Amino acid sequence: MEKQPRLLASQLLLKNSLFEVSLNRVLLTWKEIPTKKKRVSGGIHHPFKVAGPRSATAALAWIASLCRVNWMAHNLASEFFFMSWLTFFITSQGTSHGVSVSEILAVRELDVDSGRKDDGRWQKMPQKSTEAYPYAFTVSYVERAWQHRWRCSDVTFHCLEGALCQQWVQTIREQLTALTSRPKHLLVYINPYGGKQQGERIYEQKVAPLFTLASISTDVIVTEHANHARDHLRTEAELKQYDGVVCVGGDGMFSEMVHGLVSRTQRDNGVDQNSPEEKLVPCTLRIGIIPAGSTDCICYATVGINDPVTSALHIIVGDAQPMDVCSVHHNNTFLRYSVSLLGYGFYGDVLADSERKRWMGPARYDFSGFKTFLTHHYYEGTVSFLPATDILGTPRDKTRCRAGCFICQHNGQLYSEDAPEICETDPDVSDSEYKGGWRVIRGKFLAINAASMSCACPRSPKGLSPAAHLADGTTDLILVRKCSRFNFLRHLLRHTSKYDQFDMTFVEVHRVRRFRFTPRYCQSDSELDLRENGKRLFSQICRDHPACSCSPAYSSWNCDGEILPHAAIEVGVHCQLIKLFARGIEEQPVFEDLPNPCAV
Ligand SMILES: Nc1ncnc2c1ncn2[C@@H]1O[C@H](COP(=O)(O)OP(=O)(O)OP(=O)(O)O)[C@@H](O)[C@H]1O
Ligand SMILES: CCCCCCCCCCCCC/C=C/[C@@H](O)[C@H](CO)NC(=O)CCCCC
Ligand SMILES: [Ca+2]
Repeated sequence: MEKQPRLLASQLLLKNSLFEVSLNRVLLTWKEIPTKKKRVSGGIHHPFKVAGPRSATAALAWIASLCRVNWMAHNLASEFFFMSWLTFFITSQGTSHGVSVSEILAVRELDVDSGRKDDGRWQKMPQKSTEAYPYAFTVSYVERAWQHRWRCSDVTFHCLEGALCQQWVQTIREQLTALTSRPKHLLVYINPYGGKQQGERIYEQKVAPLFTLASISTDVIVTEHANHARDHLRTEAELKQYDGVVCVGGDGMFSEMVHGLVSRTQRDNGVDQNSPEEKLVPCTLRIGIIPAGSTDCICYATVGINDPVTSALHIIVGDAQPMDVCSVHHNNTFLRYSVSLLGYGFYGDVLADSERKRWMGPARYDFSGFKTFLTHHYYEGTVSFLPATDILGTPRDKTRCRAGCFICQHNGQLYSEDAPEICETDPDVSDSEYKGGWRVIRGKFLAINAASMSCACPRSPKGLSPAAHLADGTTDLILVRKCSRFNFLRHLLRHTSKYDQFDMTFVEVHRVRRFRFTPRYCQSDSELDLRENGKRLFSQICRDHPACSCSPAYSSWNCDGEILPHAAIEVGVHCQLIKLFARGIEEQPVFEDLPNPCAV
């Protein structure tokens, strides 16, 4: 490989040791220059970082957390694995450190005489360095912490001469300016009532200081009512002046951003959203999410954790993650967009019940989940779907959608080339048929779920469909047929363990491009409007169920946490319609892949 041109290389002082520091087009590296009288602070030569105010504590805390997890595991095999990995990690690391230029957040000169940084923050200066190396600059950069968290770390280099110090600062600033994907001006919407109602505090204390550090200017709107952000984006916002829009809230706030931005883009391009077959125009502005909601599943599945600082740093470095969006129609009328879960039956009923208990905060989902599980309602209807047979990947794959996902790239390419659909033949299922490439399945279902992405969240770290992809142009249609309460519980619990929730006789999963659902008791002429006429048709059902352990005729659709007004819907996936300030979940070293001995 061709060697990168060296832009700068100097011997600079760092924590009272001399380091060879160099910067090229992609990397800032620093490596300790061995001396006879090498100073090892506190007797511990910790391998995780050579400098920075929080490094030693962070390293110790990290080891402690590993030990705690290890202790909890009670598993000799994994313990041995942990310890060998830890030993390897400790012994294999030297004192050199590298930071990708794309993950440098800011650089600033340090006023050594006054001990004050030029951003007004105070810092204790080591006596030796101020005397011998009187000029200094601080580089802030992304450091990876536990479980996909990112943190802002600082390293301060001291120089002999002021000119050299300025040269370093200027060169790094030039490098950062050349990174065109980074946002400079953002429009931020804060929902003060999402999740635990901490949105404003989270933004002011954790996010705004990072945006200031990275010289990002913002216009901030604290929403005053539901759909405030959606309507502002759709009609009023002067989007040309922004490099992205950011929401502080949960999945509901993110959904508002998607609706505002997608509708605005279609309107500006003369696309009719009411036509289910219409190809939608992708949005150019990226969306950032600072998690402050109850489920935060979009954040969790695109970043790997629902952590405000991590999300802010992904925005600052200008990450871009494309995402599929499903459009939901009823009788050629547009209803809503969905990016995560479209759920009828169990998840629809959980949501409908939990909406009446918003005052409980995030705990409402646990309460309503338990209650809905006990009611054990099933629903009859017909599901028709167009299988995605021309693509890479299946819902039963062991591979996961991760940063730089090849399957998303490959299938996204296929979609943009408008590849013809290839249909399967010869179904071997008694209650299903094929019609022009569409498969039709009739039955009694406890749940019908369409997961356009994994839907991983703190409640279910692997998600509803662990192998689903963020940007492959498909959704995973999961059909859970009527079964005993015990079996349904086993299925639900498998969402929280390593076991396969699809490996059960009453569950099937299909990767699809489009699907339709018609409830059995659907009135074809005047389709029942659930919002206006929320009554369930118990009487009709009772005629079919003489024993009368009644299920209502209709459930509702949970569309990313919003209830849809119709039960009969048609859904189409729009490949990579939006982009997020994220990069997908990054692969982590070893310990994430260890078997979890606590799994059910
Ligand atoms: N100022 C406001 N007052 C009342 N409701 C609002 C306001 N701003 C936004 N909303 C609505 O609040 C709903 C819930 O918000 P949000 O998604 O932020 O939190 P959540 O529901 O607790 O989290 P999650 O969606 O992750 O479960 C959204 O659907 C949004 O439309
Ligand atoms: C009895 C034991 C039960 C254990 C079951 C665990 C299964 C958890 C799966 C969680 C799936 C979350 C899917 C995400 C959906 C979001 O678009 C939506 C908006 O935030 N959240 C909900 O509807 C909130 C839905 C919350 C459901 C619990
Ligand atoms: Ca998808």
